[in-house]
Amino acid sequence: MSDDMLLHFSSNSSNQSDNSLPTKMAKLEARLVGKVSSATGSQQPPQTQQLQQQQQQQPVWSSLSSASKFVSAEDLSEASSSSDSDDENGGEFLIQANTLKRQKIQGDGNLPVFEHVEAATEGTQKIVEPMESKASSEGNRRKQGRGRGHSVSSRGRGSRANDQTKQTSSSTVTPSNGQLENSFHKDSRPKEQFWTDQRTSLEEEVTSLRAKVAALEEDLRKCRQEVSDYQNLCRQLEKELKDIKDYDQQMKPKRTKMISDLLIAVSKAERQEARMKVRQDSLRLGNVGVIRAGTVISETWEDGQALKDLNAHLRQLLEAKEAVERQRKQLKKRQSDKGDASDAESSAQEEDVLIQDEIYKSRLASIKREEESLLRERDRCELDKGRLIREMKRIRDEDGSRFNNFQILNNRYALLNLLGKGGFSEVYKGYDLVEHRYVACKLHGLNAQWSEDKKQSYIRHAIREYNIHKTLVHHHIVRLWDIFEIDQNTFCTVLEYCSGKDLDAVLKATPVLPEKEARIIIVQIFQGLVYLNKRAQKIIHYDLKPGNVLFDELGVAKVTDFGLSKIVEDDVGSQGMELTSQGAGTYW
Ligand SMILES: Nc1ncnc2c1ncn2[C@@H]1O[C@H](COP(=O)(O)OP(=O)(O)OP(=O)(O)O)[C@@H](O)[C@H]1O
Repeated sequence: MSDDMLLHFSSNSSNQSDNSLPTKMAKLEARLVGKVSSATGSQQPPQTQQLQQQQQQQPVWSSLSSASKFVSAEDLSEASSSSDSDDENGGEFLIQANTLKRQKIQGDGNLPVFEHVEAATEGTQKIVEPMESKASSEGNRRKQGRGRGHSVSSRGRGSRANDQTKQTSSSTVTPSNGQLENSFHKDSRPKEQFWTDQRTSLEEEVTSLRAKVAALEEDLRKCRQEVSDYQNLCRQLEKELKDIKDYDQQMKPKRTKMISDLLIAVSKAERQEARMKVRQDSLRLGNVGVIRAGTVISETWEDGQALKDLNAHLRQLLEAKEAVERQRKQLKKRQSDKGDASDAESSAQEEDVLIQDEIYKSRLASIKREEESLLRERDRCELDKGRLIREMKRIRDEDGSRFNNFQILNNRYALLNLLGKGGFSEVYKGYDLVEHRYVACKLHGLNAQWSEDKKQSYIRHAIREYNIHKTLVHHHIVRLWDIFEIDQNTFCTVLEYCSGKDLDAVLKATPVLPEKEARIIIVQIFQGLVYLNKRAQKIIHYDLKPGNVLFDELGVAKVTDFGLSKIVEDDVGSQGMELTSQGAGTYW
């Protein structure tokens, strides 16, 4: 054993604090001797065996060292786990080698493991030099080289590879010194090659990583650029939005003015059209005339030309009918007067009478048909006359109203045309300039002549109506949107606008409503009433009548006018409520 080798051993031994090391060494040597002798046979002299024993110890170390060198270089952390697996499978022989390796790593700290390996390799070279000429072991060396290379390269792959390494290591015990030396020479070249390859691949990897980093940096730069572009765009859009909002704010009064001007223009046109239609219809259907009787001037209705003509035509038909009836009577009388005539004469006369009678009958039937048609026409005219009278009243009320000059109430509601006038209120069609929808503005006017008590009572009623009505949200109940004061004697409630007629007008226009239509109207009203009675605070309407059922543009029926309604108190019990309020409901 060379000095280096001894030194190496001693250094290894000194690193070990384990006192049982000499015993282990002895065991190891004994094992090696056993293995070598079994491999080389028992013919060799004990000296040669000893020499071989000494020489064979070195390759095992160097082999293990080279393995540990590779493992250390590859991954130091993995070395400990590899050693563990060696411990499990390799017994004491391998434990020794790995313990050394581990201690070397721990003891040397940053000191490269290669030094240890090189020292071991040098020692081996010195030992194996005289044995070099053994040509017969060439094949084995190759195998060894491959085996080692394999075990080295697969070291990092797991414990199975370690097992292989151990097997290879065990097999390397048997070859001669020349084989070992050659194997080391052979080993060092692939290692260099390996390291060169490793380095090249690492360099390539570094280069590719650098390229990736550069690409990522470029991406980042682009992203930053994009972010800043977007931020700029955002700022620009925010500015634009602000400008638009400012402009919108600036334009709002102008826009409101423009909308209300347009609405006023349309309403004015509608007013004109309504008045023109009234004039035309009144020519046809009639007008209100003034009759002076002494000092008393009273208003009376004068039928229009169409009604006059119809009535005249009906009178004519009546006269014609009477004339025919008279002729018929005379015919029958003549026939009874000529009762003593001969048979032949009498039969001819009878036949004439019968024919004449048939003519009269047929004339009467045609008069009746004509009369019926004229009567239907007159009914239609009467309906139109009723509408005309209502429209005339509305126009008169509109003309007499102090709200007929297209005011904008509460800076929001543009008053348009009068829809109708109730007992104490005027209802105007309006336009909500904020929500942009048509509404009905009900203007409650307190009579200036009323006593203070009466005014207060009226206001209480109106406020109660508002408080009840504002909580009602149902498809068949007219919505109440708003309430506000106009002046000391007037306030306004803003209601959902119903563009259709009220049920009263419908029933007047169609005296015999088809059952199907009547049923669907009733169903809708009942749905509204059921809603009023299913709430926590039940409500009695108290003024349900056709005039308080309105239709929207789609024909949906809605209950309105909660001015007389009452909330059913909880403590009423089964007795019901007494109708105490004076004038509750509508008299008729
Ligand atoms: N929400 C509405 N939408 C459309 N028209 C309405 C609306 N509310 C009321 N009207 C119309 O306005 C007119 C007057 O209604 P208002 O409720 O003031 O009077 P009324 O019910 O006839 O009388 P009173 O309230 O004294 O019983 C009616 O012809 C009605 O058709």
